[in-house]
Amino acid sequence: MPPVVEAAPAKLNLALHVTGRRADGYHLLDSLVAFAGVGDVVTLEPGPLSLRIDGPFAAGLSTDDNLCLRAARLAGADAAITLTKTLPVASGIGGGSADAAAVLRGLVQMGHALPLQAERLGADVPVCLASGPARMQGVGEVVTPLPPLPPIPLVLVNPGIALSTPQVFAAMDRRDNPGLPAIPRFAGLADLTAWLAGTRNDLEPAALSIAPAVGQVLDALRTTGAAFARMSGSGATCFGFYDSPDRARIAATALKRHGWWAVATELAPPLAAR
Ligand SMILES: C[C@@](CO)(OP(=O)(O)O)[C@H](O)COP(=O)(O)OP(=O)(O)OC[C@H]1O[C@@H](n2ccc(N)nc2=O)[C@H](O)[C@@H]1O
Ligand SMILES: Nc1ncnc2c1ncn2[C@@H]1O[C@H](COP(=O)(O)OP(=O)(O)O)[C@@H](O)[C@H]1O
Repeated sequence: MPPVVEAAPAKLNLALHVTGRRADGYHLLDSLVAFAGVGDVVTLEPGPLSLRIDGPFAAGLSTDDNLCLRAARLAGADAAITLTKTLPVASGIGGGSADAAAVLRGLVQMGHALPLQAERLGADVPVCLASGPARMQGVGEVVTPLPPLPPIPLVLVNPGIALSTPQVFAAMDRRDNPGLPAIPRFAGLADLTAWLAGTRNDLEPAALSIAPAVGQVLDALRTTGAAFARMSGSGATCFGFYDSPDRARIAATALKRHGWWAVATELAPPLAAR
């Protein structure tokens, strides 16, 4: 059987409203989620359960306690897994959840059943399973697919600071914010940007209080001509939208001069449509 190769695209919370908190401490979310044209890659081959990690962000990631292995164990499946880690770790773009979801999709291709309760692996795993535009609610388990988004050029930037998701949630002032306005069908950059202007990432002020460098990243994105810039998830990765792929590429080159991880890409169609 040839290796099964699965993309694990970066998740972007284009808008992220925190609307409450459950008795168990998990937060209620209302988020417009999209995926980017960059991500990690997971390769599965038949064999006993094992994990090898390569790629630019492999260092520091455990090959014992890894979401890829937890995903395979939850599915009750064996496979020799290779993870090519292209996305920065603990950075608000769902790296670990995207990897876990890619392992589950790969195992389905190898004939295994998708486990019930995939959300036990992480709140972002349900939305990463489909890896297409969606409204994410509840604590992450309520996923409503949305029509494809336009292929808007964008840049992802991370200042090299790993932010702990629980620490960012704990630093929030208000947890009872209103939900998202109705989500229309978007035709292009102008109407998506206009809609986003009426939304927030409620975790951004909390992340800024822990890592002021997030503010420098957002300022730098705007200085390079981003039509819209915001932090994704619990940070510290931020995204900026540009009106052409060339502008996005030029901006990414300039942002790298700060010593930051920066990559030019675009909003991607759902995995199934690629
Ligand atoms: C904040 C979000 C937004 O999409 O993204 P990231 O910043 O992680 O990318 C996600 O909700 C994160 O999802 P994920 O990273 O899978 O979280 P989990 O491992 O399930 O949870 C890590 C910790 O975050 C907190 N947490 C997570 C989800 C949620 N709805 N409420 C929470 O309070 C809890 O303290 C939990 O122990
Ligand atoms: N395959 C994986 N990729 C990234 N992080 C992982 C993975 N498996 C376990 N982790 C752990 O999960 C934590 C959250 O990482 P990640 O999912 O990248 O964060 P975020 O969702 O904020 O982008 C990290 O501290 C890391 O040690």
